[in-house]
Amino acid sequence: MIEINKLTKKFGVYTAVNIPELKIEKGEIVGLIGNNGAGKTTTFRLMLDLLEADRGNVLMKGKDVSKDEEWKTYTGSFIDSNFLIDFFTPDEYFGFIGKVYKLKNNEIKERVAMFEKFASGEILNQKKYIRHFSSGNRQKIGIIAAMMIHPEILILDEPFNFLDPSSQIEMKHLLQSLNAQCGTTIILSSHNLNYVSDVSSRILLMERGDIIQDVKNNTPENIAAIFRYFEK
Ligand SMILES: Nc1ncnc2c1ncn2[C@@H]1O[C@H](COP(=O)(O)OP(=O)(O)OP(=O)(O)O)[C@@H](O)[C@H]1O
Repeated sequence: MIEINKLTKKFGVYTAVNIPELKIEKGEIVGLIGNNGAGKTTTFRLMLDLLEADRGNVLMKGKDVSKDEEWKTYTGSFIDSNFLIDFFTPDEYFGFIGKVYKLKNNEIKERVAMFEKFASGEILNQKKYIRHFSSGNRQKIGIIAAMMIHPEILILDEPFNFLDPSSQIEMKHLLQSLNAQCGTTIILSSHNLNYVSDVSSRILLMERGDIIQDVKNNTPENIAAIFRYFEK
């Protein structure tokens, strides 16, 4: 589904990302972890053609994201609040996104309604502009917009950040059900190792731009090794 080849991105002399090869299969839930500055967000920005690579490329369904537009039709993403449109109310924003992805009005309503618990009474049917929402709720608005299109690929940068514990648990359930119902390939970054290990089928550990561990989340030993890395 996603293939990375010889991808490098430098800022000055500092190499922020250096991934010789990576393949992500359809339906995987990949947790990207690593300490501050490890290169997670830069990797996502390269995957979404928000940054130009110095070398190498990212392919989605075999096509280079920097040369072909098709990936945009089936990829949902939320990196930061720059993705939002501040002069809309959340409902106007979801309506706008739904139209871009050619959803009918009733489909938009039905899909947004699935996020009622996650929105905890603070986002839907509010006559308030996105710019006036708290960081946590802005993040939720971006995540709902990315997920409501039922993307084939979903990329979320630190989706558990800013969320209260109930919303973090609901976030986990939403990711699992999108993956189960739509077969969505999900890549998310997080500093919360417990949520990452709960939700991911595979974990990638980054350090100074390199992926230094790539493990299947199918044995307690694999997860224990990841936790040990952060204890040092
Ligand atoms: N636009 C930029 N200009 C210069 N350096 C940058 C830029 N963007 C990122 N970097 C540097 O690249 C490195 C990787 O940053 P990145 O944001 O990808 O890390 P991260 O793993 O997402 O970190 P965090 O967990 O703190 O969000 C860091 O050293 C960062 O300072």
